[in-house]
Amino acid sequence: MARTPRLFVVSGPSGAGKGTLLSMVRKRRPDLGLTVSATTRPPRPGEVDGVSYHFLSEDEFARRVTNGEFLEWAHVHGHCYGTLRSEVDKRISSGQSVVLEIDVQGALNVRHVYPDAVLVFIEPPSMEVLEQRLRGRGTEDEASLELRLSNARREMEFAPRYDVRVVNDDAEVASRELEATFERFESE
Ligand SMILES: Nc1nc2c(ncn2[C@@H]2O[C@H](COP(=O)(O)OP(=O)(O)O)[C@@H](O)[C@H]2O)c(=O)[nH]1
Ligand SMILES: Nc1ncnc2c1ncn2[C@@H]1O[C@H](COP(=O)(O)OP(=O)(O)O)[C@@H](O)[C@H]1O
Repeated sequence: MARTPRLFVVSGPSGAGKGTLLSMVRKRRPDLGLTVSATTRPPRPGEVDGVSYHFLSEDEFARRVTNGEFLEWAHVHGHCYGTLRSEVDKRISSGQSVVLEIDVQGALNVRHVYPDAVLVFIEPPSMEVLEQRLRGRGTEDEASLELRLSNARREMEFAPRYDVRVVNDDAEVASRELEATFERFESE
């Protein structure tokens, strides 16, 4: 099937399953270009610099902001996160569809720059399930967990502004839905 490369933005509250679903889709679609964001948050155990994120000091992040290196950046859960223009440009120029996994503020900023970007919102089946999954992931201390859960309610209010919403109940079903969404827009 002929595909036209597209720019996709995937958002959703912490623990909704963005990372899980995207890694499942990537196994079937290794051609999708998932960008590596920059962040000032410390790495979690197992996260590799340059693979999960480019982990930067606050000074280095600020220097790159001043240099105009970010397509967008935002404060999320008490840290800075941003999409480096270089990450997007290199993938677009190689003719790949590009996927940005970024927060709701970033998504709306990207839509300003790229009006054809397709915004996909991953939502949990319920707030109770979201909390269980976030606790089960075991990556956050209590303060970080509470912050993410309180931000989740605010982030959910942005869902109606997205082009597509995917409920992550069963991961296999949701990842197939996400993959089908990508294909639908690529074959428009
Ligand atoms: N605006 C923006 N948000 C980002 C970027 N990279 C990651 N995020 C968002 O920052 C939030 C926190 O990400 P992370 O610390 O990995 O935690 P997680 O969502 O709990 O897995 C999520 O909403 C991400 O989508 C970025 O480059 N720009
Ligand atoms: N459909 C699902 N059913 C059960 N657990 C899930 C599902 N999707 C994700 N998880 C688990 O929930 C936790 C949060 O998922 P994750 O992909 O890290 O979320 P996000 O990237 O949106 O913060 C992880 O421990 C993951 O294994």
